[in-house]
Amino acid sequence: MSFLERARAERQGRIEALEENAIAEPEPDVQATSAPVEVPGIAFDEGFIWSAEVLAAQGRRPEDVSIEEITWLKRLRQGLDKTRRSLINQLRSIVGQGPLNQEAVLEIEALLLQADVGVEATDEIISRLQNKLREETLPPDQAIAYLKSILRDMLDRPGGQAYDPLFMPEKDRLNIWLITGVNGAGKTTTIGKLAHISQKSGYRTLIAAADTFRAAAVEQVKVWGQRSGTEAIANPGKNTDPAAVVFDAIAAAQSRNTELLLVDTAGRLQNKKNLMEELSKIRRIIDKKAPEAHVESLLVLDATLGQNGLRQAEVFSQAAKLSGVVLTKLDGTAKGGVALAVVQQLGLPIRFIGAGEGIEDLRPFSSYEFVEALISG
Ligand SMILES: Nc1nc2c(ncn2[C@@H]2O[C@H](COP(=O)(O)OP(=O)(O)OP(=O)(O)O)[C@@H](O)[C@H]2O)c(=O)[nH]1
Repeated sequence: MSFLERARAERQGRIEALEENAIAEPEPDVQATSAPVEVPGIAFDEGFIWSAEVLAAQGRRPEDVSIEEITWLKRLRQGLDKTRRSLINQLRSIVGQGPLNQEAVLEIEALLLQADVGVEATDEIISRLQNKLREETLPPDQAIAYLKSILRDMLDRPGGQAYDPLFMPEKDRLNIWLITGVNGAGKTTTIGKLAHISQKSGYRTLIAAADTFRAAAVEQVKVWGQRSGTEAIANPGKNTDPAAVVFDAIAAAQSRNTELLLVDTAGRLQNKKNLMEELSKIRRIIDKKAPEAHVESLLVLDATLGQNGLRQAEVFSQAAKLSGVVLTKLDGTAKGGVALAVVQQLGLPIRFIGAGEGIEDLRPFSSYEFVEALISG
């Protein structure tokens, strides 16, 4: 019985086979009952089934799917619960009524704006929907499916350009990921989670603790590094120049054949000018000291801030030559639609999303999974 079939069987209270390596065979009398089977650590609930279906729809083979992935998708779906609940039912009733009239357009517009999709992205969604519904009348399910395809397309083409959705460090080469964002956005946590993913994936990993502005930041990133056995290079002196820390960390990375160097940076300086100067300097050091490296500059954005977070992005965009975004705190916000605004307004791909404070709560971004979590009823 396949993974997906098992999940479906559970829906009817009949698990006939259980997950290899995590689960023992159930007792015969348990199989005979219609009560849900309890498996330590795994809840075969509605979220589980949904997650299994989403993975299967992407062509994932059941034997290659891990429990971590299922758990993550459940968490993502739960996280987007608030956004989804306010969107889905109302969207269904509006979109299912055939060619959109002006009144319906205004209603959809309001819903999308409420989910922090942003004006520009909302305009685009509405006009694409209108064009389609002008040509043909779609039943609600097809209209929702079409809406999903619009959202996926927008997320997959930041600034109207297709990009490579696979995002990982190149093997046997130094990759430097500069992590920027305002304080509290989740930079340190994200670095800890990225170090964990990187180590698990077999990359030699190092952290540069270059947020020297805030006293506790260096200690904090070191502690996160320890959780995955990743060393953090820091300068012991007070009031250290962060560019000097980056310089030392690059030297260490080069001598150790490090494959991924994660650079933590300060998010708040006395003023915007200082922040920009510091980030520009760090960026210059990286480009000069490690011309052989593959550099990515990722902005960490707190999804709970919605549109306000985007305004902050402009500062970082100029100074750090941003190439992508990590969207954090998607658990428990009603502003999950901000992902579309990020891609549309900043023209940057979302590379990772965070939905929790634990070390496993960060995953590479998948537009398919995100849209399903956002809009599936
Ligand atoms: N719920 C939730 N909380 C998160 C997530 N990511 C980070 N946080 C929390 O957000 C808070 C700030 O995270 P940090 O990683 O310290 O943020 P920072 O940007 O490094 O900020 P500073 O440490 O002040 O420089 C912490 O309490 C984290 O646990 C997430 O995806 N979900």
